[in-house]
Amino acid sequence: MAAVLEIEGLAKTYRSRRRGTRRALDGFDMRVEAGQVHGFLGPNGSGKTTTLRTLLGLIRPNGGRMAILGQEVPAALPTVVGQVGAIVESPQFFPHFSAQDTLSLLAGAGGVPQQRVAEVLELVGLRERAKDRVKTYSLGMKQRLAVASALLKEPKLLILDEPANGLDPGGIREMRTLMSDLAASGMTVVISSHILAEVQLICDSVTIISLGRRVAFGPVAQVLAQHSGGGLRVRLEAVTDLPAAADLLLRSGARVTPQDDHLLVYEVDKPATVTRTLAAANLFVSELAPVTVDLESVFLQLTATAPVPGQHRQVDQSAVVDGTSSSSSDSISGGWGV
Ligand SMILES: Nc1ncnc2c1ncn2[C@@H]1O[C@H](COP(=O)(O)OP(=O)(O)OP(=O)(O)O)[C@@H](O)[C@H]1O
Repeated sequence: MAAVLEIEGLAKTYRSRRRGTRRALDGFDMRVEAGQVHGFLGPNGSGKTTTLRTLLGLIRPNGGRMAILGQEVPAALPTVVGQVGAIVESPQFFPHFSAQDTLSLLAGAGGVPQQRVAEVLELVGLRERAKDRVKTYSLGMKQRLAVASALLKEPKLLILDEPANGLDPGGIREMRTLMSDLAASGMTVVISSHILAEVQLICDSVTIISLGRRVAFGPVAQVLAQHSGGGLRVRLEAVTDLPAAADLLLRSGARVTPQDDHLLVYEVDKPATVTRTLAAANLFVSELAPVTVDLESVFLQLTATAPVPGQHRQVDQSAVVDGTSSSSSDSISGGWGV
């Protein structure tokens, strides 16, 4: 399949008098295929915004290459920019303008035909409120107006930094439906997000970034399968048989983690081996299922940002280049926040 977005070995080091020299991107790779909704995930300060801003020509990288729709950027940005819609920072709208006025103004400035305004209002579900002032809109409606502004040019690639940030569950659901509709219409959508359950629901594929490097990528199901450890959850007809079963499985070479009412069994060649081994000792299995993981646990595992009780997080994953300390190891010590 053709890649709509390709990044290889992207490097970016920021130099500032106050914070010194910090490496935000350290040979980062990313690939997004056409027609996908792609989740771009990483803890605070891991380099997501830097990546997206670099891609859009707003930041100059120190190394690596990038291509959008098969064209090398930033060199070809003037050619491809018309096919990319992006919201990388929360856009500010005039509160006294309506959505209709706002989009008309933007369409005029961008050389987009005015009839497109009605189309995008319909697409994002703002048609009925199009003539009301933006200041009367909910946060979700403002987000949808932002998406509408990015859709004016009929982009092939839509890049959204944290589109669901601050939305309530209803707003998140509306945004989810909108993303699926856009992908169904053939658009490729890249979403950076902290709402992992949401990403798991709407994204076809993901890239996880940590410390400025890619730590996982691929279809969501594949990333989950790769990190499930191939474990099996084993229940027996009689809970009292669990210790004997654990002992048998251990002796057959499996790794076993006993739980209250079941066993987690790893490193077995196939599930049938468990059933057979236990049945031979008159121990009968009532449930045998693969251990499933969710995107949140994979994320916490890969980015080492799981919460530590009693500690507040100050996560900033960029590494100090010339010093001996790294803010990542100093400060990754708590739950991930938005
Ligand atoms: N203009 C800048 N000057 C100096 N350092 C910067 C600048 N912009 C970003 N950084 C640093 O680069 C690192 C990566 O930041 P970036 O904003 O790309 O992360 P992020 O993954 O988008 O984080 P978040 O989820 O918190 O938005 C951070 O350490 C950040 O402080």
